Amino acid sequence: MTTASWLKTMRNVLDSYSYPAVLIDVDYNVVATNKSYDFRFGGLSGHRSAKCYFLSHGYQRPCDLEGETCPMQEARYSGQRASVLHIHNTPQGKEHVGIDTIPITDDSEQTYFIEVMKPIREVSAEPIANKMIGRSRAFNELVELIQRVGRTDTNVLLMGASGAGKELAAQAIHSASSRANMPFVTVECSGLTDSLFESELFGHVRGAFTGATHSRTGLVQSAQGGTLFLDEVGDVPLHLQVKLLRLIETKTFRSVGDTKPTAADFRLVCATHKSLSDMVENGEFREDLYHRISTFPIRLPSLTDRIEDLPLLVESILMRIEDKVPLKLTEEALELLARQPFKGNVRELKNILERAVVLRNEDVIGRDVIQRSLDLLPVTQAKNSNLNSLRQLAEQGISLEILEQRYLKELMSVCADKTQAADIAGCSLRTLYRKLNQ
Ligand SMILES: Nc1ncnc2c1ncn2[C@@H]1O[C@H](COP(=O)(O)OP(=O)(O)OP(=O)(O)O)[C@@H](O)[C@H]1O
Repeated sequence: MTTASWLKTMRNVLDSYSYPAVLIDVDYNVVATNKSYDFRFGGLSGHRSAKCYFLSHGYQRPCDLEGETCPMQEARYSGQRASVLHIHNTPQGKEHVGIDTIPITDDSEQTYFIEVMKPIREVSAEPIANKMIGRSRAFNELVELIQRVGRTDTNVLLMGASGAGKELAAQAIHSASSRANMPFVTVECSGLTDSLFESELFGHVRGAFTGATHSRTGLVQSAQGGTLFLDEVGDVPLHLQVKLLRLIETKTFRSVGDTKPTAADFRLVCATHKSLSDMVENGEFREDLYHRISTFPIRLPSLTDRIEDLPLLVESILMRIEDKVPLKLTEEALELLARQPFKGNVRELKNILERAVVLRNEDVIGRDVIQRSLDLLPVTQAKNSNLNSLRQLAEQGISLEILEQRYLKELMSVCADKTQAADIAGCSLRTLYRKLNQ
């Protein structure tokens, strides 16, 4: 077969893909494109170079020299399909793309690569309101995991600090799954009391109890065919965890007052800001339930772990808050923001910006406005963070009594004179002896 006729055949192969697809040679040249690519990107004409790295990223040299994984090199050396996630330049701006690269050889044993580019719609690399936003490496790694696990029905456990985007990630997993057109149902586990647990989750039939004049559909039934998202699963009381385990293991449930079990069909995604493995060690979380729900654990990066995304997040949050006037932050304002510890992650960033929008006089928000917005917070924030550290001490079993014992132990190790020690501790010698005897 001549090269020309081989390329013609390859164009037909490329056209069988509904996503944009190209054929690349070992020197990174794009030698053929499919109809979908031409429609989206306007073909190859008009470009200074037909090198894949230039077309997709605007780079002057291959992706691996720019710190990214090159799927073509991976496929070349393994001789197998390589899948990576990249951010490509498109006519719509920067876009997350799942790339599949498949090596093939022609009659003369020359190797080429089919590269299929599947746009990832669940997230955005541009400032778009109501999307999961990011471009950083940590964010892209998260997106890749979401895409991979989204294609399966595996149970996912999302771990990460408050406000890091666990609920958004759960929604993205749902959207990337074959259940995307079915319901996504959130169960807030924090507030679930004994009496609420069964009726909220499993519903009840008419006449199940006094006042049950109508039957009520539970959240598990509402999620039928879709995704059940258990938010703050670590807050489910120990004695209720067995009911959750039964639901997950048997995939059946019984509405309150019903005699027959109902089959449940849902994909399970759980989220927690707590360390469930520590809770298992402390006997606060069932080990069997932990293993059931954590088949595929994903840790969400905190905002400080992906601080490169700050300008993009700021832009998209400002668009969300005020869509009529384009608002911007000065460089100094951004620098000030970038230095914040962001314990509350993206939610905290949203609050800071929301206050700044109220405080601003100009459409370009300066450092002083951001500083005022931050200054409005310290009292409550400090109180909360102190309260949280005290709660953590209590969770570790460190009580006032234990702290006092530690204090006295430390005091006695550095001061043998009891009168002087009582003076330092601010109590009488008698009280000191009494406490030491205790
Ligand atoms: N990557 C992101 N892009 C845009 N907005 C985000 C992103 N991550 C989080 N947010 C926003 O931050 C807020 C908190 O996100 P979300 O509720 O998903 O966090 P969470 O980890 O579930 O928090 P919590 O543990 O407190 O429930 C939401 O308003 C969400 O829209």
